[in-house]
Amino acid sequence: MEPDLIAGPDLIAGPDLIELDGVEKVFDVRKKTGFLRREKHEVRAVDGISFTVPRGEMVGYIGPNGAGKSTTIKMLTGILTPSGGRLRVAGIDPSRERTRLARRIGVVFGQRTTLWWDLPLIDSYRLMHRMYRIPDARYKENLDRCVELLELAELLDVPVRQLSLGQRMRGDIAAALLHDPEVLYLDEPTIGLDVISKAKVRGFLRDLNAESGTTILLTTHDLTDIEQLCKRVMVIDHGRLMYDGALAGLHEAGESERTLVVDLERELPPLEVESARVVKVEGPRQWLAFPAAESAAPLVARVAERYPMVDLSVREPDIEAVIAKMYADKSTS
Ligand SMILES: Nc1ncnc2c1ncn2[C@@H]1O[C@H](COP(=O)(O)OP(=O)(O)OP(=O)(O)O)[C@@H](O)[C@H]1O
Repeated sequence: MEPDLIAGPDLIAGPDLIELDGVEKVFDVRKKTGFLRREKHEVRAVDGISFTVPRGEMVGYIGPNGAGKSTTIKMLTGILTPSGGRLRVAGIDPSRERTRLARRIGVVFGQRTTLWWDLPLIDSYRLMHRMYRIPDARYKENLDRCVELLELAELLDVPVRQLSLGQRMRGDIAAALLHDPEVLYLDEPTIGLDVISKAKVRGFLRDLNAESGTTILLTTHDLTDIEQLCKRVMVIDHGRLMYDGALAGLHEAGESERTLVVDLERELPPLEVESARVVKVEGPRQWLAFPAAESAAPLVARVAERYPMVDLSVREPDIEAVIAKMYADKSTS
């Protein structure tokens, strides 16, 4: 796909905290091609990406599996060195000055914990206090705030391995914030969480960004995360930036649909409602697809007016579907 889907976001003005200019990461891998034969070939995990993130912005960084998201984040933390291009975070070249950068960034990986598995939560925080040489007063202030807002008081003496996934995630987010980072990278922070835990994590991140002005780069497969948190979203696929702009624009580019799932009092023929179409019927439950860029409220009102409805929910399109649609539309245009 040509990069013409990239609409400059320009949503919040301010000095850029993250800067990427033509960044590349190429891995040399050896593939087995015969009994004893292995051929060397290149994987271009990140293939010339350029973008900037101003201080204080919260940006979604999304894409299908293997798109290059984690590789980008690893370069932004200094774990990986780019093969080409220029990259700066808070003016620092991450791979050259990883330790200096570590004091200014926080990282949360949904699939892994940075906490000590066998230690009570509070012991991990004490270790971080010393590792990052956080001044005592600041450590206490940040810890108290995180404990209160992330509801950790009851959990501080519990070994990490005994925490539920949602509790562990809140514990990890607090750990990433004890040293007051200016930038927070979150890699799938809501993966595997139940609805209530997701809401807690999202609420906390929204407040953190609004009140402390922490710049946040968020990768996720859950479009609701983006919808509730980010004004701007970047889509990466095959190591390239495919889209950079507002979420509504992404839905338009992919012409994606959301689904209203309606539970009726009884089985009925497919409902007839303006600007939605029934895509599935199962007993008294019906699925109505409607354009993702539109609000669900008028549709819900129309259904409720005409039909005996007992419950409803709205399902977001998944990211893979939106991106697949972007490709399909592009190749047929
Ligand atoms: N260390 C490595 N050596 C070789 N190839 C790698 C390495 N790390 C990543 N890759 C390859 O680079 C590409 C991008 O991987 P990356 O993990 O960045 O994708 P991702 O967008 O984070 O995917 P996911 O959503 O599945 O986590 C993939 O093809 C992957 O197999």
